[in-house]
Amino acid sequence: SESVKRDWSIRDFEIGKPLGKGKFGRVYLAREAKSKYIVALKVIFKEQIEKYRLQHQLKREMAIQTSLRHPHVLRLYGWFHDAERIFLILEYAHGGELYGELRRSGHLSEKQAATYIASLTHALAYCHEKHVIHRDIKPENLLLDHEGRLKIADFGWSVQSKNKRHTMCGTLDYLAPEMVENKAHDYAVDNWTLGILCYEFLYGVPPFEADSQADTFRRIMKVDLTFPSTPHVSAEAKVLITQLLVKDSAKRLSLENILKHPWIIMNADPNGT
Ligand SMILES: Clc1cnc2c(Nc3ccc(N4CCOCC4)cc3)nc(-c3cccnc3)cn12
Repeated sequence: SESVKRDWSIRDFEIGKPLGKGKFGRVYLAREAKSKYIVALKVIFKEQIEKYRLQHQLKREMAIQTSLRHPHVLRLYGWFHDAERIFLILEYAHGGELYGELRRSGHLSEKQAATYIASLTHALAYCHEKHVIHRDIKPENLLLDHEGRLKIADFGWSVQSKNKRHTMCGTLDYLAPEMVENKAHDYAVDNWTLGILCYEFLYGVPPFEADSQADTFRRIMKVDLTFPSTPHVSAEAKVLITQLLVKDSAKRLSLENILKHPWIIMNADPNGT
């Protein structure tokens, strides 16, 4: 069938509206001309990739995302290139960016937040068993499908982790202490980030936000975690966040135990919507 076709080209697609722009190019709504199948086409400029010497990282992102098959991981169907651009043929997420929903509503309900955290945990458990650490889970990289189910996108910073990693990446807010200290790190960085996201879903801002990167850095290293009195958040949610935002990566709650946590059991919608 078409979907296993190898040699795609721009002529196979009708390009629609721009959906947004990333660091190295734009994402467009597009339709495969013959099947009328709707996709998102991510256009990346080769000169940008060469300028920042990210060829190997892009190849790694593409190899990783092509190999992953999970309901909460955005599919990369294939790719092609021309003289100056690389095109990624991606699953279209009809609901757009989760970030948009978070900004519109200010903060999410405990049920919605727990449902997204459970979906993310399932997706990360799948990635970790495939030896993939995402390392850059943040609201901008989270999309929603037509049923409001979460999809992790943008594996730009993920790595096939055979051993510990040392490379810096991402904005500070979501980085675990061992990453901001540029120390060796492993899978548990994604567990830390789940704690950051759970806090941000419930309060509307990340826990260590500060006016300067230096202050954010200090707050992360101190694990300077405080819970505002509004909006009201249940004690169970605070317990889960506190069990994830632990400086010693070996002491963070495991993905398996997140899914068994009382707050998740009580609040997450089993079919992820
Ligand atoms: Cl990859 C990928 C797959 N699908 C998407 C997507 N989908 C999408 C759907 C719907 C709406 N709208 C729904 C009605 O209200 C207005 C927005 C936006 C994006 N957006 C982005 C994106 C969005 C913003 C910035 N950088 C990328 C990337 N995507």
